[in-house]
Amino acid sequence: MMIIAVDGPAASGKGTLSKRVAHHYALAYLDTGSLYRAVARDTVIAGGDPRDEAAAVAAAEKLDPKTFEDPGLRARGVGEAASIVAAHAQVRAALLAYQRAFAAQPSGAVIDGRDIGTVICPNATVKLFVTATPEERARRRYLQLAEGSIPVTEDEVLADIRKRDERDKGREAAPLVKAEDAHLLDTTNLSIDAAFKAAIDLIDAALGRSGSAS
Ligand SMILES: Nc1ncnc2c1ncn2[C@@H]1O[C@H](COP(=O)(O)OP(=O)(O)OP(=O)(O)O)[C@@H](O)[C@H]1O
Ligand SMILES: Nc1ccn([C@@H]2O[C@H](COP(=O)(O)O)[C@@H](O)[C@H]2O)c(=O)n1
Repeated sequence: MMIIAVDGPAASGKGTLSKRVAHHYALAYLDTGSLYRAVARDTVIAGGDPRDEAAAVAAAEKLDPKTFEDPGLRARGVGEAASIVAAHAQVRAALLAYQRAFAAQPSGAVIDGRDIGTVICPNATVKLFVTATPEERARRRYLQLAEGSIPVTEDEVLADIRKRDERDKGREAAPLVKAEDAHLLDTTNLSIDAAFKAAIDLIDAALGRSGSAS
């Protein structure tokens, strides 16, 4: 069973890349950021504060996977609230079984997030750590938000990204860090197609196959 673990900071392009990689190898795909975003959304809907671990754990224990595609999860403030609930160790513990079960499906899987190569799937077949400079990530996220007519400046997006990077890297529970055996993929100067080709080359090399990106 093939498991590809993809980690990296916000707006590095790991979701875009992971979906294409999953399609290329006919693997199932899970964006684990959606789980933390959904916990943040449900905590607030229930009248709780994302900083309150008990309130966030209550939401995590009732999570409904059918809501992971909710477009509201992509709203600007939800990423910030998600990184607050994600810092609670008990929230992470409540989401562990779902992610491990997804990874264990017989068809294999591509899973992206922050701790996939380090905590969720330490024995993944191949691990990628996808990154780009904060400025390039802010530019990409700004364009994405502008497309959805969300009124925000690029400087505000950069400030959001820096704050989230700091929280995700600095927390005690499963901080964002490259697994020692992950392949680093810096997409700062790569188009989406070039990043996909670089990923397939890395994965095929790790699998002992010759390149097959198209
Ligand atoms: N290599 C690239 N070059 C230019 N734009 C890119 C590249 N990769 C992704 N993008 C664009 O950047 C935006 C963010 O990409 P994506 O959502 O895949 O990032 P992400 O790392 O999954 O973000 P998040 O952590 O918030 O889930 C999207 O609009 C996507 O189309
Ligand atoms: N495995 C993961 C995935 C996500 N998080 C936290 O959720 C926030 C939102 O994630 P996106 O990928 O949708 O940007 C993120 O900032 C992390 O705090 C996580 O901790 N672990």
